[in-house]
Amino acid sequence: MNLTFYKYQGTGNDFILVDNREGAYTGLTEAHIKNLCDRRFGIGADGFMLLNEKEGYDFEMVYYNADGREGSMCGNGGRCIVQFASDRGIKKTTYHFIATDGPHDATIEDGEIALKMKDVDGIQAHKTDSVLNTGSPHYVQLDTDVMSLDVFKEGQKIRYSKEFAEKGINVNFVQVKQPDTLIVRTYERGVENETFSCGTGVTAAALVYFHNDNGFNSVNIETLGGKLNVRYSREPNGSFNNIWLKGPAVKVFEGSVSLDNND
Ligand SMILES: N[C@@H](CCC[C@H](N)C(=O)O)C(=O)O
Repeated sequence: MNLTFYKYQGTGNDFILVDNREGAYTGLTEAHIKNLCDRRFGIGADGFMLLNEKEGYDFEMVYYNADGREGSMCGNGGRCIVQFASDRGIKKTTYHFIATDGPHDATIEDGEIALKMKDVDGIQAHKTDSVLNTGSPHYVQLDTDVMSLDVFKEGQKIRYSKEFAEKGINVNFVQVKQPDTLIVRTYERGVENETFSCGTGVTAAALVYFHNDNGFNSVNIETLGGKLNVRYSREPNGSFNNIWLKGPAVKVFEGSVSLDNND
């Protein structure tokens, strides 16, 4: 059997996308997806997504990490699948789709994708660091010079620490570059390595490290793969809503691959 795929990237976080509206690829296994994401033996990607038909929504996003297992929400993946939906002929002013963490809205503005993230109840303190869920679980640590950090080594230490080893966590290292600009590097669970960018991770970093007390916030984020913006409102009770992640989502190439040697 052949799989028709489309490769996209959002600030260097790269994904294999498949149009599964007719259900042809519903039977893919964990081994198939892991092999397709392998950078030496497959197409190569940080994650894999199915675009499914779903009643009441423009589509359903099903996200898998590069290890072949179904993941939690992926912010850059969400932005890429909206661009993919548009490229596949699903044209909307506002997209309304369902993902593992619930419904999302998205718009295409000035060639970039703005994706509404789920509301966040609050931030838990963890020693001097922070833990929160922006659709995926994130650990956020402040550093003075993130570019000189060994993100693989330091991220892995936290991700496999006693407290987080079982369920896993994504680990973000954050530097405040300017009052409204952060630099973020992320070790991703399920990829088990640093990725060039993580959408739910930069969202977590923005909520933790930038608060404008007039309620509305807009934070610029620099990642290894490019620039993102996060805007949101913070409520007096410490919760966050109206969270929007915005940035580029670009098609890289498309192709067809045999699954016969891949299971
Ligand atoms: N790259 C993602 C995060 C993907 C989810 C994650 N690795 C997990 O399942 O924990 C993003 O852009 O948010």
